[in-house]
Amino acid sequence: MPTLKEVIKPLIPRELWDKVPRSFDIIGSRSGAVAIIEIPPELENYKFVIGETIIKLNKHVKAVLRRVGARESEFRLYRYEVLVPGPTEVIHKESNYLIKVDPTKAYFSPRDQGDREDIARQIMPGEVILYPFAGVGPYAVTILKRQSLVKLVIAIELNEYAYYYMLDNIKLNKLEGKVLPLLGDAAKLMESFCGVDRVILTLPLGAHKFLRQSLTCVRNGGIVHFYHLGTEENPYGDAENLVRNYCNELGYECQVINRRVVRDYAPYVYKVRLDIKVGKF
Ligand SMILES: C[S@@+](CC[C@H](N)C(=O)[O-])C[C@H]1O[C@@H](n2cnc3c(N)ncnc32)[C@H](O)[C@@H]1O
Repeated sequence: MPTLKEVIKPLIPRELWDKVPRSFDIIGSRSGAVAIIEIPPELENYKFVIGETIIKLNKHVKAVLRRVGARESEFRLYRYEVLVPGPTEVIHKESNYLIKVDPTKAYFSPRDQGDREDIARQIMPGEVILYPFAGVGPYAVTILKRQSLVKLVIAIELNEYAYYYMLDNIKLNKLEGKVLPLLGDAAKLMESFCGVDRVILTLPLGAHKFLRQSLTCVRNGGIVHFYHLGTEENPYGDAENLVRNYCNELGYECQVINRRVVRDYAPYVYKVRLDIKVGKF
């Protein structure tokens, strides 16, 4: 299949060719998809041509959105400019599971798939997992589709739209009884579930505010997956300092058993993950 760049070249001036984005996200499946693209200001006059070209390139794409600015608010949503109008609620197919979402209303990124699967590979039978920033529930779904012997995933979400999509995703993937979905603020709800085997803190911009509580909440020998932002020169430095400081303060023996650059977050900034084994003696 030709790339966007190849198809768009004859339609725009030569000096703008290198401004055409190399890639864009597609969320959805054969039943309908939405394409999400970042377009630089130099291509302002060609944005609708780009939108129409994406539709021609991928017959499943029914709507094209242009990302405007960075993710905003506690719900971590982008603002979008509509380039090609169409339905934005889609069912995204990944591996052996389905994720229903409207990306204009709830966070979801297909770029997190590798990280979700990496976490899922670590899960042991019988685990109870606390998942405080659950969004539409993709980590819970990925984990349970890989490790069906998990006892329970407690999934907390603040955004009502995301919460209701999570309920749909539990049904779509036949995971009833394996997820306890809760609508509300993790800051208030987390403490009711202390003693869990694992905490997954998928909020890179704010997880540090919940790190102390997570370290306290996980059982002796349990794991906290801590997401944070890091620079190109020292991706894990800030995250490791936070972990060290809290563990010292709490008197815990914390061991970072895994470090991972999950993906780019902004120019020269990465979303990183530390897997921390928490010893309480
Ligand atoms: C970066 S998204 C990750 C969502 C999901 N884990 C995923 O990977 O698709 C963070 C999510 O946390 C939710 N959130 C933010 N603050 C929260 C809070 N205090 N309590 C519960 N959920 C919160 C947001 O609405 C958003 O859906």
